[in-house]
Order: sequence, then C-alpha cells, then structure tokens
Amino acid sequence: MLTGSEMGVIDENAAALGVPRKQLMESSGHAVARAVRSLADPGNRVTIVAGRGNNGGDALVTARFLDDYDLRVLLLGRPNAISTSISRENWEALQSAEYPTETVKDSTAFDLGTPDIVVDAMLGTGIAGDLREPEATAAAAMNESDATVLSVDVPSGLDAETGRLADNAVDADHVVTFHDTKPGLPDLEVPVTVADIGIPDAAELFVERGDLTRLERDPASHKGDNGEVLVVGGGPYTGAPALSAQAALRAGADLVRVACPEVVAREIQSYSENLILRPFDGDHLAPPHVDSLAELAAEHDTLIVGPGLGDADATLEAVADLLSGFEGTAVVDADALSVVPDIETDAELVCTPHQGELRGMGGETSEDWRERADLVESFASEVGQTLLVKGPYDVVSDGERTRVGRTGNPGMTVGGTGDVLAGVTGALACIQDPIDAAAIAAYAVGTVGDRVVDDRGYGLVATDLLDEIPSVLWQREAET
Ligand SMILES: NC(=O)C1=CN([C@@H]2O[C@H](COP(=O)(O)OP(=O)(O)OC[C@H]3O[C@@H](n4cnc5c(N)ncnc54)[C@H](O)[C@@H]3O)[C@@H](O)[C@H]2O)[C@H](O)CC1
Ligand SMILES: [K+]
Repeated sequence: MLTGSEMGVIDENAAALGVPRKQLMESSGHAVARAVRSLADPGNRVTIVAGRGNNGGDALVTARFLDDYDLRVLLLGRPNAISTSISRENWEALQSAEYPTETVKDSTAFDLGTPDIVVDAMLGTGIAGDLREPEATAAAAMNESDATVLSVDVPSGLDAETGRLADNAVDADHVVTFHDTKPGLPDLEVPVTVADIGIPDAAELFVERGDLTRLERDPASHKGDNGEVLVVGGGPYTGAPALSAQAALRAGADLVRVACPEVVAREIQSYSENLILRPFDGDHLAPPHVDSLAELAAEHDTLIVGPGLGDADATLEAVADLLSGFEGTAVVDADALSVVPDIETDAELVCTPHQGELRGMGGETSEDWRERADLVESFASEVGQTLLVKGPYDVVSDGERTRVGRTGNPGMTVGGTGDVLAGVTGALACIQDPIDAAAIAAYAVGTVGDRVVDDRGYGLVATDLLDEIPSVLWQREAET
C-alpha cells in the first residue's frame, strides 16, 4: 500500500534514475487501455473524461491505444488550464492526430451521452476535499449513467493520502491503479487492477532527490515548531559537538543546545554564536549528570548523544543510563554506540555507525553492498532500532524498510563528517520518521560533499560542509 505522497517520492526518484514521469504516464495510459479492452469490445462507445492534471494526462494517452473503439475525449476545462507540461503534450498530440476531443467550459456544458464505458480520469492523487465544479456535475452524471465506470488510479473523489471518499465521489465499477494499491481502494469492494508501469525497484531502494520532497516547512510555523535538538557531547574533544550542533541548525532545526562539560563550554561556544550551551560540571560526562540531562532532554524533540564524549568508563555508563530512561528519539553516534546492544529502552534510536563501529556493536558487514544491506536489515531488526551504516553506499534500515544512499566521495573520509551527519539526522528526526530522517540525511550530506569536491577538489574539511547543507536540503528543483 502506498499513499499518494509516497508515490510522488518514488516517481521523482524514478525520474532521477532516468525514467521520467512522461514515460510512466505512457505506461499508465496503456494499462488503462488494456483494462478498457477487457471490459468492452472494439467498436463499443468509450468516453474519456479527463481532468487538467496528470490523472487526466494518463487517459489522454489511453485514447491513442483505442483507435478501434467509438471514442469521445472530454477535457474538463480549457486546454490552457492543463496544469502540467506532460499532460499538455499528450493533449496536443491528440489535436495533431485529429482525435475526437471536446472541451467542457463549465458544468452546464457537460453532456456524458450514453457510452458503454466511461473512463474517469478527472482526479487522482492530486485531489483535496470534495469534488468542485465541473468535476462534481460530471461525477453525478457518471454515477447516474448505465455505463461501466473505469477509474484511473483512484475513483475521482478518493483521497489517496487518507483513504477518505468524498460524498460526491465517482462510484467506480473498476479501478486501474499504478505500481501499488492506494489507501481506501480495498474498502471500495470493486475490482482493482494494480498495473506495473515500469518504475524500477531502485526508485524505492535508493535514496534520491524525490526523498527530499518529504521535507516541508510550514509558512505559519513558530520558533520551535521546526525542531529543538539537544546535543550531549564534548569533553575530550570540542569540535565534534560543535559540528553536530551547527549541522542541525543548517538542516533547519530552530533551536539547538549543547550540553557539555563545563571546562570545554567556552571553547565550544567560541566556534559559533549560534550555539546555546548548557554546561554540566567537570571535564567529562559521568553518572551524576544523568538526572538533570534527562530532564533537559525531555524538553527537546531529539537528542544527539556521542559526538566528542570519549570512551571513559564513567561516560559510557552515563550514556547507558541516559538512553535507558529516555522515551523520545535519539541519534547515537561515535563512542556512545557501544552501549546500545546492552541497554533496554523505550526510546527510538537512530544509530549512525561506520562499519568498524557496527562490528563493535556486534553487527556483521560485507564488502558487497547488497549483502551489507541484508546484514544491516537483520541486525536492525535484532536491535529493534534504526541503523544508518556509513560507507561508500550508506545503508539505512529499521529492520523492515531498508534504503541505500549512494552519494558521497572519498574526500569525506576526513574527520568530522560523521558529526555533521549526526547533526543533520537529529534535526530531520524532529520532523520525519527516524528511517526517513536517516535516509535523507545520508543522501543530503553525501550530496553536499560531492558539491564541495566538484567545486574545490579533495582536501575538504568538515566545516566546508556546513554552509552547503541548506541549499541541498531546501532548494530543490522539482520536475513538473
Ligand atoms: N505518481 C506516479 O507515479 C504517476 C502518476 N500519474 C498520474 O498522475 C496523477 C496525479 O496527478 P496530479 O497532476 O498530481 O493531480 P490530479 O490529476 O489528481 O489533480 C490535480 C488537479 O486537480 C485539481 N483539484 C484538486 N482538488 C480538487 C477538487 N476537490 N475538485 C476539483 N479539482 C481539484 C487541482 O487544482 C489540479 O489542477 C496520479 O493519480 C496518476 O493518475 C502519472 O501517470 C505518472 C506516474
Ligand atoms: K480518477
């Protein structure tokens, strides 16, 4: 089952892999024509009712596969209101080839006639709310007619995000949906054909630019709505927590605080005025700090534990105590990773080991990325947490879903890039599911590294990555 927005992600990933949406539309339209053939014989009257979006575009393709039928193609609205270039190209192809097309300027001009089959291609995954005019009048006419109604993707009026069926939705007799079934379709109790439209498995496995479309920033949001992150780090090292915290800010978090030993707080602050420090006494994290840190952590959307903490016994004991009592989402990195297999916790953890750290946690790895993906998936399921295993191909898995990020380059083996990745993951985990946060972070940080190396060559340092994070995450160019 895939929601409309999940289909949008996959379909843009397919485009990133070289299979553009227009090609998918051709397959979709062909699949609808095959369904028409299974429902009616050549010579029968088929009326296509197309909306102005890509759902309509699918059926404009269908028309070209039905030359041996008695065909009418109705476009709801004016041709210049067609909202996507690929639908417009398919409309123009029908004009050039002199197909019997008509445009319906408003609802009073709509006349369905008496076809044998109606192809309902008014609205698909782009719908919001009940049907407006002229779609509402057209739906009522379809529902009254004796024709067999074949809906494209979903009956117009079914919201493929929530499965809600509008009161004035089309009452379909048959549905052809694409790639996978959609929410609400099983409840309709009509035959549903799931058509393979040639989306490669890789569009679901690999993290690509379509995954960035998951990111949204509400224009009406207030300080804090886009995430508050607490980094618990520092002591033996000071750069690591500062990198994670700055990366979290660059990834879009509103407020990022760093809890660190008092003796290094001034130094960490001196790296950036954007950081808010919450020092605790001493020169390293230890069990007496845990109670107050737990209270502080509970006031944040996500916790990042590990960067620069070191591996002193007292520190690892404190990390284990902190994570055991925590109930929110935490990114666990660096030395803190070693405690994960030994603790019981209600927290949702995103662990970000490189392959050596993964072995240290008891996980297995392999040179072959496909084998590694399987091994990471089963280890994630064993640990019951999300893993982001870094490597030339990053593998992200929660034990059920597994994603692979292919961005990045050998320049990123330099120290500090992992701290940046932990920071981006922590920020995104404020607004996304752990697996999506980890997948997007892996893809984005690798892309950032690729841009820096393209620009300047090898010899990048972790701070080079920070400034490029916003443009990769938030300035995407979507295909329409
Ligand atoms: N995702 C894929 O892999 C593919 C999907 N295809 C088809 O494309 C549609 C989705 O197309 P989209 O252009 O995004 O949206 P729609 O055509 O469903 O509708 C957009 C259109 O509708 C208007 N609108 C929104 N709500 C209402 C309403 N309540 N009443 C009236 N009009 C409304 C809105 O303003 C827009 O103009 C998907 O379902 C598939 O059929 C392609 O085949 C490619 C592969
Ligand atoms: K439809």
